[in-house]
Amino acid sequence: MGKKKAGQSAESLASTPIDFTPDNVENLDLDAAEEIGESSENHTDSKLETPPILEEVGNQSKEDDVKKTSRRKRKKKAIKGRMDIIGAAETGSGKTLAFGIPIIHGILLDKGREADGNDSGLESSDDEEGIDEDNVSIDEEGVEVLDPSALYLNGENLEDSDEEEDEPKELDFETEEGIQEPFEFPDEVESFENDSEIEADEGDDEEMENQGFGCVRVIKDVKFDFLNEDKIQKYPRRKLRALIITPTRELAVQINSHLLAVLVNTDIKTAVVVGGMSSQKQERVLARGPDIVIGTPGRLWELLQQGNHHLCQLPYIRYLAIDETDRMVERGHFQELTKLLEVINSEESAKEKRQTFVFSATLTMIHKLPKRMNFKKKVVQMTSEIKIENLVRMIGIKKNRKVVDVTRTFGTAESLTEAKIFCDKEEKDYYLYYLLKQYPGRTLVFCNSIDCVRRLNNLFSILQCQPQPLHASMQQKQRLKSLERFSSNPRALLLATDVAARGLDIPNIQHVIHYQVPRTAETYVHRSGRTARATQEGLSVLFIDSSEISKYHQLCRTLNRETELPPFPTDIHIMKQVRERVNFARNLEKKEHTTRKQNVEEDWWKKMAKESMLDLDEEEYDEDFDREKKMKAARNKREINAMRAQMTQMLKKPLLSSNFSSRYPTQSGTLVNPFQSAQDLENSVGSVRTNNKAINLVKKESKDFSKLVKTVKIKPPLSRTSKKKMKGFEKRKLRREQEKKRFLKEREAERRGEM
Ligand SMILES: Nc1ncnc2c1ncn2[C@@H]1O[C@H](COP(=O)(O)OP(=O)(O)OP(=O)(O)O)[C@@H](O)[C@H]1O
Repeated sequence: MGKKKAGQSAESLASTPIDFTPDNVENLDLDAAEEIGESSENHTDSKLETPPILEEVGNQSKEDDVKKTSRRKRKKKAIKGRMDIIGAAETGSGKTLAFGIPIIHGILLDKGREADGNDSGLESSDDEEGIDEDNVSIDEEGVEVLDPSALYLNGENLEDSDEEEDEPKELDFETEEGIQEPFEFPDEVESFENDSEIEADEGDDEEMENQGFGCVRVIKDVKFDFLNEDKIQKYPRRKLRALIITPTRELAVQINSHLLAVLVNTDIKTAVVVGGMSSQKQERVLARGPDIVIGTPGRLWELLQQGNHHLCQLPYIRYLAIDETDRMVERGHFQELTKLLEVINSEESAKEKRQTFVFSATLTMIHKLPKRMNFKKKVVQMTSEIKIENLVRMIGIKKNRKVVDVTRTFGTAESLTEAKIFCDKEEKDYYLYYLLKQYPGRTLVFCNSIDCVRRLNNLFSILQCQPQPLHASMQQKQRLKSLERFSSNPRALLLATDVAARGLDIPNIQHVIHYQVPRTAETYVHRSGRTARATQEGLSVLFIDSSEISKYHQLCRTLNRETELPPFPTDIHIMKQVRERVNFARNLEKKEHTTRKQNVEEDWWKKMAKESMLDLDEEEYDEDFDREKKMKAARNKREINAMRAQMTQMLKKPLLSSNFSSRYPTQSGTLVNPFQSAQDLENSVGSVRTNNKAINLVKKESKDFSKLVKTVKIKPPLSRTSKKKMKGFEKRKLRREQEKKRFLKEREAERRGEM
């Protein structure tokens, strides 16, 4: 279940799989929070390390303050200063709690004030009393640790109320009536669809990346029908205090799960509002007045449009968090977010009191212009500062804000080991199978399209790798089921599109494989970030074919990589067997696919004829033809069965021949022995950090690779050829040819290195 037991520490939180079972998600409601609150007895055992980004937020202050103020004081300022926070930190570094804890803390303070009949909602950033000194301790490593019990609803912790402003007129929540009329978006608000200038072309990534994002436009003083003061005053509901918006449904479910673990012993209630699940049920949950709503833009907007009473309080929320913000505000995505933000920002006075958190691992990542664009005056290079300024404008972030960027130059997580495999397009299946067999462990494979996921799913099912698919065309219940199966098996394989690239926190994913070079560097960072989370190590392998080379080089440029990713070493002795198996599986898959297609077509004709009440023409009915067809179908079936049996026999043989010897240390260790039992693997995942031979292997090989690369001299002949005054397209063609040559040379060099 998504519920966490009382007293659960962040560490156990990190290693506890989130329950993605559809039943659990269906039942995600306020009872969960209540139950946890009631059942917890030993919560004081909890020890929560401050997430690094939260600590950084604390360390951010005016330069003068840095000298004058003690670390603790500065931290307290930032935690409770109620500044808007724009945060960038590497994947898996705990950003969820970095906004979750301040929100929960703030809500508890607000509730305390309200109970005292005093509700300004504003704290002074100079105020030092928000977190009780007693609740902040110093751990063995000298790190300040915030005792979660400081967050529990208890009188002592909620006493501080150093208001700066008088509370504007509060809404009356006493009446029992609600709003019934469906909401219609007013004409004066420009909808995204009407703006041809900002229509995005999915394929035009480069332009999009260079210009940043721009779907969100804040229009001041817009009046919304459903926000009519009279109507709002009829609310019988509890206050909606915080909204957390995420780009995917799974992420919303996960954030709810993380928050519930911290909400032990509080009376704070949460609700998840996402598409693909019963909206009636979500309305029922909202009717109970949760304090925090976590949702995806589409369903939130849908319910708001229908005049949902609880969501109608959106302009008055005190806390707004937008996770994966750079993705959310990208052009062409989440038009509903624009509309939601217009609603949320429609009350100026409430907006001033709101605290907004925008977080992402790639928030400050920028794309360097291609060299050929550098000389064009009209083209302006995007910088992190411009990107943040855009965000501020789009989301309506206050002047009182902090920008916290603790990302690395490379953008990826520090504990991540990266490698690449150059190969032909057709060879990718071989390498994928090779990696799965040689390095068993929880593996997540990313593809650029749903078709690719489907194809691999069929192929790797035949190869008995038990893959789980995950893509946007699946039903939500199936998606959650796939995630649940993946999370519960330490050797599982998940084949996913980028729907799983951001935010998902599945414990102990050991390998991430990019079957295709992702479209943007951001996607690469987020995909890779599904492994190497919360101080664990992980491996990311990027498959590159010749058509993807320029995309790969662009990726390296954006990630500030001066040297290329090291190659992942493969064993050619095993590759021979791998090819045999995969080729056989491909043939089988092709045969099955053709048969399936024929059956579907035939069924379709029969169905159409039946629906149209048409009888098949007796004269046209050819008995011989029909018999032949039946015989062919039976033959196909027999052949398929025979091939399946042959495949099973083939797969029974161990992949490693008895006389196999390799100069790579691939014969022992956690990720190496393909015949290690699942239980052993499960026991050893905790010690992956030191035992991960796949990672050690890459690290060792990368040193050799650096030397190797130096020996391959590639001189750009541009200076020589430029005498001829080449045109732009000629230069590009030449560059492509050079890249291809270089690619082939490197591959050759890699192969030589393996012999
Ligand atoms: N203070 C902490 N101490 C130990 N573990 C933590 C702490 N905070 C968070 N974690 C754990 O770290 C893992 C990653 O956290 P989280 O999902 O919030 O990362 P993130 O920064 O949001 O990653 P992403 O950028 O991929 O969304 C989670 O399993 C979480 O339980």
